[in-house]
Amino acid sequence: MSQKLTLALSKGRIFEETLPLLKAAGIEVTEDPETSRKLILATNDPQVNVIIVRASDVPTYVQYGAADFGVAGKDVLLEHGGEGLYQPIDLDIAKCRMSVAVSAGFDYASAIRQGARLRVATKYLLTAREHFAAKGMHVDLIKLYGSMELAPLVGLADAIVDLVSTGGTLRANKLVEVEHIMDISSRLVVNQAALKLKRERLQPILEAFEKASIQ
Ligand SMILES: Nc1ncnc2c1ncn2[C@@H]1O[C@H](COP(=O)(O)OP(=O)(O)OP(=O)(O)O)[C@@H](O)[C@H]1O
Ligand SMILES: O=P(O)(O)OC[C@H]1O[C@H](OP(=O)(O)OP(=O)(O)O)[C@H](O)[C@@H]1O
Repeated sequence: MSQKLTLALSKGRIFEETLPLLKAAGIEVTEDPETSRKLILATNDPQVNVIIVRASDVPTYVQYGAADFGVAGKDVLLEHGGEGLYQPIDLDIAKCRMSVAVSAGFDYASAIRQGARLRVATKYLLTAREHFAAKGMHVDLIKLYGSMELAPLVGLADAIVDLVSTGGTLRANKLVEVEHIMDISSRLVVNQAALKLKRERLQPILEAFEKASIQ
């Protein structure tokens, strides 16, 4: 197997927050995905390329070996299932939490007490299903791909399961957080075959990432 390495990243916060880790490993991306339409970006190391994919597609590219390694949020990895992926390092970047939120006027506690069957909109079906099942709550899940905060405002759902960081998006839409499901950060994921066959190239990068992420 060639010792060329492909790293899968998503545009935006994951790309931005991975740059310092790459720098610690001596790798600098020479093109900016915000201004370039290119999806394969070169680095200062001719043996290392970065591919730009949707955040939720990172595990798929790595699972199938189209990328040797990538960076993905715990939210995304839980939905994907982690098949074919080695997850050696929590990079402690893109930190937020997954929460349940409702409209400010909605009495979530009493709806639960009365055993109401709630409609919950989310992009995170598996995690949400597990959360409510563990609480013994019966919910109808509605799959959305974004703008979850809108759902309670227009009567699509009673509650949402979504990511919260500053709380600004909830506040702007008059929603309140009623349950904290879990803390979220991004992890390095590595293709299992690449880990064995390209260990010599990957190992120093993994070590540099690990060292930089705990600082
Ligand atoms: N507000 C936030 N603050 C910090 N981290 C966040 C925040 N929102 C999401 N994240 C984390 O960053 C990751 C990437 O988020 P990003 O917004 O770039 O992609 P996305 O829009 O959720 O995904 P997709 O493009 O696949 O729909 C998420 O999977 C999550 O782990
Ligand atoms: O608590 P806050 O700091 O307001 O962050 C929370 C928002 O961040 C994420 O959206 P993002 O900004 O990634 O937008 P997108 O999902 O449309 O990409 C998430 O889906 C929330 O809407």
